[in-house]
Amino acid sequence: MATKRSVGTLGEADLKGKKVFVRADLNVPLDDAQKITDDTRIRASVPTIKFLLEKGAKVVLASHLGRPKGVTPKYSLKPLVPRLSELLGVDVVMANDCIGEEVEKLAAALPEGGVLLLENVRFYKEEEKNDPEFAKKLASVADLYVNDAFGTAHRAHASTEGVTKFLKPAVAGFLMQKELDYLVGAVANPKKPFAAIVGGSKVSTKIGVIESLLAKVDILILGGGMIYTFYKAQGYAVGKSLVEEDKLELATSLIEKAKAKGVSLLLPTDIVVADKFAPDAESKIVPATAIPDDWMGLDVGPDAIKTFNDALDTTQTIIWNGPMGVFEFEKFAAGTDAIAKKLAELTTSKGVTTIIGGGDSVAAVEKAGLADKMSHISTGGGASLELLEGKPLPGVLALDEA
Ligand SMILES: Nc1ncnc2c1ncn2[C@@H]1O[C@H](COP(=O)(O)OP(=O)(O)O)[C@@H](O)[C@H]1O
Ligand SMILES: O=C(OP(=O)(O)O)[C@H](O)COP(=O)(O)O
Repeated sequence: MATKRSVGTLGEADLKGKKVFVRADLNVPLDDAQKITDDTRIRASVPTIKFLLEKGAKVVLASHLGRPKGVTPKYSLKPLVPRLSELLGVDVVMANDCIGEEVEKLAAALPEGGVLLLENVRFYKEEEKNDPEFAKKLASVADLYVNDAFGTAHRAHASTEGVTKFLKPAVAGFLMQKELDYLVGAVANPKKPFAAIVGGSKVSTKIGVIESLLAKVDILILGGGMIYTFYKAQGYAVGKSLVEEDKLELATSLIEKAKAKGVSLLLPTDIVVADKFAPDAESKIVPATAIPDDWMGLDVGPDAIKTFNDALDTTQTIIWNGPMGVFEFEKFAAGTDAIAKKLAELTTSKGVTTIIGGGDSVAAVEKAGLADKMSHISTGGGASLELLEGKPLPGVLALDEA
């Protein structure tokens, strides 16, 4: 399997005075005031950058933030500069763009031990298109490449894949290496029974993963925005809940496949619905079969939590990606909090292996103060699921072989 091969690592590269293009995943959650609500991904990127600085390298740091369509101030990386500077102990210089003359000048002026943070690479559509000309421009300001963006390793984008055609060596950072070491190990040999919990809002990314998960897991728990596509496929009314209309057939076939494979597929039996998508929305608990028109499901209900907890009690390995509800709003955080508590309890009291992946899932666990109780906190949600599926990760494949 492609993800199992070993990639070149940082220790092997000659770094003094070199300009190193570091692709990190600094896609952290920000609130409406542009304040960072969870800095896990920034902290996780620090060891690689610090190592490079200590070796006398000049770091050109790149990341995406969110899913902007073109230049969108809300998705600027600027709010990250103070925290990054504080954690690294250097004044991080911020560019207004990720390519072009200003970037070239700032990169040329970088001292040894200096860091230049580029603006959001997704402000250019060429990033996600993996456009070779764009990748070449990104690469032009550096001498070698380090990919530490495990959370984005499942995307074949210009800054994760294309750029490796123009920068050699192209090696993995410490975070990338750590994630691969842990997750490949856990996936190759999971202790059974093995459960996956999948929620969140990136339905189209994750629904495809479910099919392969059915071949690996004994129990599959679904929550978050994922479930309404399944309900609708079964003929239930879903009101104004999140639904992927073009995935209804897939949802039906997944329910059938789970049955055929003897996988216990658990969908919530009750839902917390809201009259609007807001923290102060009216809310009530309804059976999953009775979501009223004009209401939307924003969390799983208490019966569902009980069923999920009972099922999780029987497991030895659990991978969780995607919150059970809109946990950012206190009223709809109970399902996510309950799962976080259950996993922490199973890890500490029963030695169950628990792996939490994804920016928002990790933020929820951090918010609950339970991150250090889990076996592994992964900075990648989609990436860890695709790794679990056995899919090659383009961002890893593109790196030099060890
Ligand atoms: N029922 C729901 N309807 C809409 N959004 C939801 C629902 N449940 C969870 N979410 C949202 O899903 C987001 C996280 O989704 P996702 O990005 O897929 O997870 P992760 O970052 O952990 O991989 C959160 O911001 C949460 O508010
Ligand atoms: O947050 C991320 O993924 P995740 O929500 O699956 O953990 C990564 O930064 C990748 O972002 P993307 O799913 O917009 O490519």
